[in-house]
Amino acid sequence: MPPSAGPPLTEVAEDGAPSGTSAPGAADSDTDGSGAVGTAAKIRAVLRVRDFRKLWLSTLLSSFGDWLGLLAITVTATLTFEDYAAQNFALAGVLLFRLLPAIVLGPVAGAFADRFDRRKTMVVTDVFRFGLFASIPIVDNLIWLFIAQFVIEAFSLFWIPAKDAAVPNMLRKDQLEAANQLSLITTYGVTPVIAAIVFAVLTSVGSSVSDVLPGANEVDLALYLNALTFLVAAVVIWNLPSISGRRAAGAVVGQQESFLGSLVKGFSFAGHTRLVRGLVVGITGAFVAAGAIIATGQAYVEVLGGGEAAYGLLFGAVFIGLGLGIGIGPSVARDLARERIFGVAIVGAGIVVLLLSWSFALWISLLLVVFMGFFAGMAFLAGITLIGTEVEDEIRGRTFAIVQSLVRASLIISLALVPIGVGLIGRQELDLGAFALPLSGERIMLFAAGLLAVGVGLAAYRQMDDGRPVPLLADVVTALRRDTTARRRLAGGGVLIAFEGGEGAGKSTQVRRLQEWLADEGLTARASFEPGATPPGAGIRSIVLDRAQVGIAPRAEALLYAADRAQHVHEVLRPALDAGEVVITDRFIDSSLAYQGAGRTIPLDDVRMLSRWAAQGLRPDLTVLLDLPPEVGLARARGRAAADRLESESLEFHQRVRRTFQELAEADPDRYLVLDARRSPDELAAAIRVRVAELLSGLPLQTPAPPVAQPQVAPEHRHGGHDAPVAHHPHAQTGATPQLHP
Ligand SMILES: Nc1ncnc2c1ncn2[C@@H]1O[C@H](COP(=O)(O)OP(=O)(O)O)[C@@H](O)[C@H]1O
Ligand SMILES: Cc1cn([C@H]2C[C@H](O)[C@@H](COP(=O)(O)OP(=O)(O)O)O2)c(=O)[nH]c1=O
Repeated sequence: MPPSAGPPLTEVAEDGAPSGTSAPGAADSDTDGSGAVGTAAKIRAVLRVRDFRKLWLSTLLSSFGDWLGLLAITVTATLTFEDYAAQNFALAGVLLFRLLPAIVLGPVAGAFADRFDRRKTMVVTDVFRFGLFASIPIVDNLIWLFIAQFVIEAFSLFWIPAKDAAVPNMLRKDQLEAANQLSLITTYGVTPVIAAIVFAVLTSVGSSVSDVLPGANEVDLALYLNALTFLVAAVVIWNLPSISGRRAAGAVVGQQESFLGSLVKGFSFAGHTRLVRGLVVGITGAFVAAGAIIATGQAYVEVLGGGEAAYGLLFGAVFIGLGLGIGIGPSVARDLARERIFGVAIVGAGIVVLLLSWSFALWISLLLVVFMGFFAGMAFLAGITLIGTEVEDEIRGRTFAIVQSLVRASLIISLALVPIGVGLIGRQELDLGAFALPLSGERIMLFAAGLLAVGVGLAAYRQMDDGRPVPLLADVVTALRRDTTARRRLAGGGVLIAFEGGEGAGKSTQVRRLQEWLADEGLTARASFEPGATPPGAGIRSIVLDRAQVGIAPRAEALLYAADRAQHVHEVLRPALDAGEVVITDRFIDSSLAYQGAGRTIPLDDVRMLSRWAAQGLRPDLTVLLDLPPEVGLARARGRAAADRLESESLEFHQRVRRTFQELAEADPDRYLVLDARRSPDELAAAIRVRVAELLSGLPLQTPAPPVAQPQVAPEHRHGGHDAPVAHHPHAQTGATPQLHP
């Protein structure tokens, strides 16, 4: 299948769900969550992509095989020896041989994944791994076991970056996080458990295995099963041409470059790209810390007074934390950019480890360990998702490879060095008079690991946070409070003010006056309106207001207004807000709630959902409600022009409309300014200025460059004219709001 037939590689749909990679606040999302798509739904959507689903199933299978194989191999290695020390040595040997190849071969494997057809790379390595796993029980020799392990791992090193780099080509950018969640949970949460259960079953039926397979025991069977999973994966992947991605279309990258050259380029890219440098620093440090935690675990539990069972609990707690971090982390921090989540989560994990090193009760430690896992899971997910979304296909394999090598190298180093440190420090107590502070080696090593994590987290944060204007603390706090309005302002976005009210309430009069005042005060203020402010909207306006249109169904009417709003937000409001302007709109969502909801009696929730979707979740920072008895307003409007389709509705209809506007304002007093529209235009304008001055004080908003005047919106918009599409002022700049004079 050519790549063009695959899923679109283009950017995210405009459903207002933040992709996480955009600047904070760039997309206002619903504060009540009704606009958010649940993790489960996102994962289901990812699984509907056929090629990804097949790849995932085959990875699931290989991962299961891998865990089963690891269990079987560790058992084989230990069963070979009677002596406890030798058993441990054999076990350490197996693990060492698993991790070692990465240091040498990792980066080479990445260059390979970027240069050669990824599908063929994966199929070939799978076939080799099939043969090697099958050879272990056949050769039945510990030396061969080590060698086979080493070579298998070497092949895996080629397989992993090829797969990691291929996945982003199968999915849309906004789907990658869900795909990573799924893969991580499958590989580290689901398959090890299934493998352990299957292995237990195999062991318990051990004796009957030799009846079926003469000369084989349960360990052999596990290894054969494992081998088979790789063969199946090879077949599945062979039939997934989309893995080759752009290479299949003939665009082979870097063919003229030498292999060594592309290897060097990989390192230089990692060293010179701030994002990747930050990721590398963060991931390396975090895994050194993780190694220290694994290495001190047993001794730590001992000083806490726990035994094997407590160690098991602690281990389980890490996995629970990791699972939570990967599963719900992104929705907890969904408004925060991934570049920030990564560093912040590592710092968070580090702080938890610092606390952990001084904890003296097992239950406290268990709780802390869950938190540690949570932060670690969040950081890991953010890190690999960032590589997928931000690193170009051409160099992605090498980036993943460098990261995987560093992960393994840092684990090995700290697993080797930390126990030495623990031994050297030993167990001491610092006498502080009132009490004795236990200064055992493992606590100090843990403390050092925590400090390291905090340090690398900060370093990674500083590397990756280049040029973000929003202060971190405000970013985190508003993200957790889901305060989208505050977030838009933090990100230097503009301010949206809506005017609502019945017919003839004086909205257009006040919109115009407010805009003129803001412009006089030196701000870029744009006035707009609904329905009809865009070219497509003008067409919609002529339909909805045309008295000759007698048969428009309420739902059709609701959809027409929503369509107008969607275009308005997309074409006018959003760009102007992103440019830091003050935007005033004559009517917005509340009009739909009042007219189509209460007026036409469509359930309010339906109208709200529709409108919010159309508006990408955008909400006004302030809504000015000009409240007026409908008979007064209708009389005023009639003095202006012939009644349109809605104006000619019954008085009762307009009374329901008014009541709904009032109720909406009462439900959220902070966001509304309700004024009696029977007051004089001057009085109203003054009251509005006071409130707006309050709203704008201290915000960074756009000010126009002095010589050129800001294009003004014709006040006669409703009688045919419409707003020009947003044309950004060439010399406009963003600065602190000047002192306003209401
Ligand atoms: N505060 C006010 N008191 C009396 N008449 C007003 C007031 N504000 C506006 N008007 C008049 O009422 C009519 C409708 O005003 P307009 O601003 O077009 O209202 P809307 O945009 O809400 O339909 C106009 O003729 C306008 O001059
Ligand atoms: C924006 C919007 C307007 N309307 C109605 C209200 C008005 O009667 C009409 C807009 O007409 P318009 O002449 O622009 O309004 P005004 O009353 O301010 O002079 O459309 C809705 O029914 N739903 C909506 O979502």
